[in-house]
Amino acid sequence: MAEQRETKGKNAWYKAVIIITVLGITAIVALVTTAVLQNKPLLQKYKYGIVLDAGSSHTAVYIYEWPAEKDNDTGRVQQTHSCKVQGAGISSYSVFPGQAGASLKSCMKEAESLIPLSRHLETPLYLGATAGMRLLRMENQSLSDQVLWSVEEVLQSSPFSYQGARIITGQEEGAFGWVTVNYLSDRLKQGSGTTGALDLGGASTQISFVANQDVAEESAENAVTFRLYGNDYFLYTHSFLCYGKDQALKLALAQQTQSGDSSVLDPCFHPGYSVDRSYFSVYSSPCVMAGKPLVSRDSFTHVGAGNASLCQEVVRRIFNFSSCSFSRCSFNRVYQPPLQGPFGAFSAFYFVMNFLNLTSGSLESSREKLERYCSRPWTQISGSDAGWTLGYMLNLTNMIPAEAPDTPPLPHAGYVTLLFFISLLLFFLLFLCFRFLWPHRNSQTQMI
Ligand SMILES: Nc1nc2c(ncn2[C@@H]2O[C@H](COP(=O)(O)OP(=O)(O)OP(=O)(O)O)[C@@H](O)[C@H]2O)c(=O)[nH]1
Ligand SMILES: [Ca+2]
Repeated sequence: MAEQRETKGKNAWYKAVIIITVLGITAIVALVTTAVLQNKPLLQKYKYGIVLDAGSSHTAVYIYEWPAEKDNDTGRVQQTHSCKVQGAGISSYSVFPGQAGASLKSCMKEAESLIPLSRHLETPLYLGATAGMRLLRMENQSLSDQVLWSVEEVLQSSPFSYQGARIITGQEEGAFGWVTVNYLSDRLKQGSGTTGALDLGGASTQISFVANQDVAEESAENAVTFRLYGNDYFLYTHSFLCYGKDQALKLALAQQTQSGDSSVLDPCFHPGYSVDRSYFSVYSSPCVMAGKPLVSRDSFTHVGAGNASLCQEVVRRIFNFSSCSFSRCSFNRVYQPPLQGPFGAFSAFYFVMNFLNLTSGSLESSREKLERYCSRPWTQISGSDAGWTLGYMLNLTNMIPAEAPDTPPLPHAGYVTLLFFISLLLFFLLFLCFRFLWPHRNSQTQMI
């Protein structure tokens, strides 16, 4: 009888333990599931921005996206697509300014198809024109206005939120290139060392780096200040108009054709290269100050000699190092403080070095490879994207806050992990309770 009572009591206790354990586990699972679901980011929605980089050599359309709920916060802006506009830069449409806008249509259609319809109306659209248009404006303001009106007409007729088309200043181009490079390498939020930016375009080149504050005292036009994520940055920036790759080539060619000979042996072109060029193609550029040589001929034969060191000398001659009215200069009487930190080089610096497989290795080994490459005959040469646009858009959309945003003490994953381990600990404690209370309870039952 006593044995039967004892067995009944034990069974009841087993059932109670099982029910409590199941309930406990269910509660913990429910707790963790609720925490995960509650804190799980909802289905990600994105916002978009479009920037057209109307460069001297070509126009590119860049589409950027960022998580919709993270505007002006920590949301990372990413380039999702780029479209290269067919043909040359918009400044080349000076003869038929009305056609400049038409050239953008196919890339704009592509943007329409890539950005969700529901976001079209709110997507900001900017166009920034650089050195090619600066040169056209210097030559003929009316033609440059007509080109801008033409692109404006097409952009206004797009479904996006058109914010304007303008010729940005060299200072903006340099400074926003710096913002882009440092944003992409995540150096702004960390507030650690930054990297300088070197941009070799077709008609201008930019250099920007953090310098100390006396830049503003010595040459205010080269000084830019930013407050980003709570850090102040004092930048030196300069844009050298006419020192982009294409215009620099014209400067070098103008220098070599001053004698008026019927052919020019150019060390900067491969041996075997031979092309007839018109003087107009070289001397019509506003960058070329020297007049066309006094000869009756309209053209000359451009012949390659393929000699890297002689080419260096030719190129050196387009830079004027002779005088400086500041404490120090780079070239052409332009102030430049001492260089600081590492540099990120993009645009043609990258295109050329990448084409030559020289993006890794020392400067010395690159020099050797360049010398070998330049001396190769023309017949053996076979044919082969960071810029200012992201920084420009980040600035215009206020995407980088001046102050660092407040962040929750724990990231989402950390929060869930913590919750999980606390639950596990609770479960373990519960287990210990049963493990040690059970024999005690059992003996009590036996005594009854
Ligand atoms: N090899 C190579 N060269 C390129 C490429 N894209 C552009 N270039 C050339 O590199 C030079 C600089 O190009 P970009 O940086 O696009 O110049 P841009 O923006 O048109 O000119 P700017 O208005 O002066 O900034 C020009 O001579 C271009 O013809 C490319 O993908 N590969
Ligand atoms: Ca450019």
